[in-house]
Amino acid sequence: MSTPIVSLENVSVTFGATRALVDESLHIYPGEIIGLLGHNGAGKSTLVNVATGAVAPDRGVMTVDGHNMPLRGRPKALEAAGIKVIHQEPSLATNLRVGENICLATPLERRPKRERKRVAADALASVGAGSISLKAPVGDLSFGQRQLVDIARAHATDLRVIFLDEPTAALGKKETTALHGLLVELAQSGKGVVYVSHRLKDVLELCTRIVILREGRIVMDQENVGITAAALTAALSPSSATPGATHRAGELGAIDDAAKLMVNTPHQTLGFEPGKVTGLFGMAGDRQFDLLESLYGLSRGVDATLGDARFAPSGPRAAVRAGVHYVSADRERDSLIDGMSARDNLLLPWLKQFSRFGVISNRRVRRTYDASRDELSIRGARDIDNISSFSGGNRQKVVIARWMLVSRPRLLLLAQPTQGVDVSARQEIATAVRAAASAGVTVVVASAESDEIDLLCDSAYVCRSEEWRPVPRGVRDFQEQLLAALLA
Ligand SMILES: Nc1ncnc2c1ncn2[C@@H]1O[C@H](COP(=O)(O)OP(=O)(O)OP(=O)(O)O)[C@@H](O)[C@H]1O
Repeated sequence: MSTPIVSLENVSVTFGATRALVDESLHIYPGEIIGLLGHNGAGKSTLVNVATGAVAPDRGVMTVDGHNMPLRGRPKALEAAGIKVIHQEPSLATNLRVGENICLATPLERRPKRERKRVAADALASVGAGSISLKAPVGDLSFGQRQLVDIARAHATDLRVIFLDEPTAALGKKETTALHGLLVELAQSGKGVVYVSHRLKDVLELCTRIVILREGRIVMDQENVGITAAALTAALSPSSATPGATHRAGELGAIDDAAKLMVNTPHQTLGFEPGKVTGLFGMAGDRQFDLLESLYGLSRGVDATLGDARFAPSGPRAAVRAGVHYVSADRERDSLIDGMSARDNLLLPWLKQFSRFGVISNRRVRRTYDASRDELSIRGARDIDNISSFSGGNRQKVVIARWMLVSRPRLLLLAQPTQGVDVSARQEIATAVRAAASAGVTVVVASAESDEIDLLCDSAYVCRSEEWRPVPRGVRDFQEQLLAALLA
């Protein structure tokens, strides 16, 4: 066998009392696409962070092309050696343009302008994002587009091994397929690829080797030959829930029409019933996400009624006052405050309700946090620890719990609520969504993923150019019907 490009040997990382990695080793060979799997908090990001220099391990050895790398202060040296990482949240300067971002802090910065432009345009085209303008301010791009720019940035300069931490969480089917094609090309040209994902089907289709972490330990490391989804599920956690458990119709409690939502679009009126979960399905970048934003007052011009009254919130504060809660697709950017505890992040909009005469009731706060933690299985550090010490999936659960569990809304707007969370967390979120609907909440889920709409929704509107096509959950396979309506 050839020499590994990167070797990590006997690596251990602890954070306080948490053993995030326990004496583990991983060798990455040219031409491999390694699927790195594990439940939220299993240690995947920690392993990626050690390999890319963001976390210094307590113990262990790392070599690149057989040469020892120091364990501390290495991110620049590793990037120069072609070891790149694409995080769940794109690491781009939102105030700069696309072209500037691709060249930022790379050797390209020292090249003539014309060459920078050419390399940046080629890099965008190579990740299937040639339609994004080099001049576009990154802050104006959608989450999925920013992620593609980030990948283009890694691709623009010398690349040996690329780590991708949940790269497709916010991408639609078309972009995901294009990205997978690109990763196969990279591997065929001798690069190493490490692909962190919760999507077992993607990993089985794409990866050449599968590595599973559980509680900081590698519990499976196998070539991807003859492995089934069932075997992966069992290896992930012997007690885990079955993925993609079937949809359950709601058992309705007392339903009240005050939560009924009607939205007038130029061509039709869309109706959203209390007690039901209705999907808005389309490609990434389609209008399903814009519609949610306008219902939350983030953009003007929605023509809607909620209950009996006209509904046109002037901003998020007015929307929340009207009982409208929103979980955005980019939860890290829009919702979490780094430096604050998980508990304060959970309760942020509701803190007033927990105080009497200006004094916060710690007992009630703790009880509320504990209830949310148990309902969505938020795992990791303590409630009083900084939100940044929680894993990505657990941070997402904190945002979802904030808007779904702490205070019950009238209208609940969810943008890709199960993206980036593991198989059992998907089920927990699905159960919580169903419970909200059963209590009479109107729930609207926007997604570019047909399996997410299938998991959560009773019916859906499918976005097709200017029109929305209603797709009821019928006798035929729901996902097939959604895709047929999208492509018809
Ligand atoms: N900076 C930190 N401080 C304290 N604990 C941390 C820190 N970073 C990670 N941890 C803990 O280490 C463990 C592993 O976290 P890690 O982020 O590697 O998990 P993960 O497998 O990537 O999870 P996810 O799928 O949710 O992103 C978790 O228990 C997490 O709470």
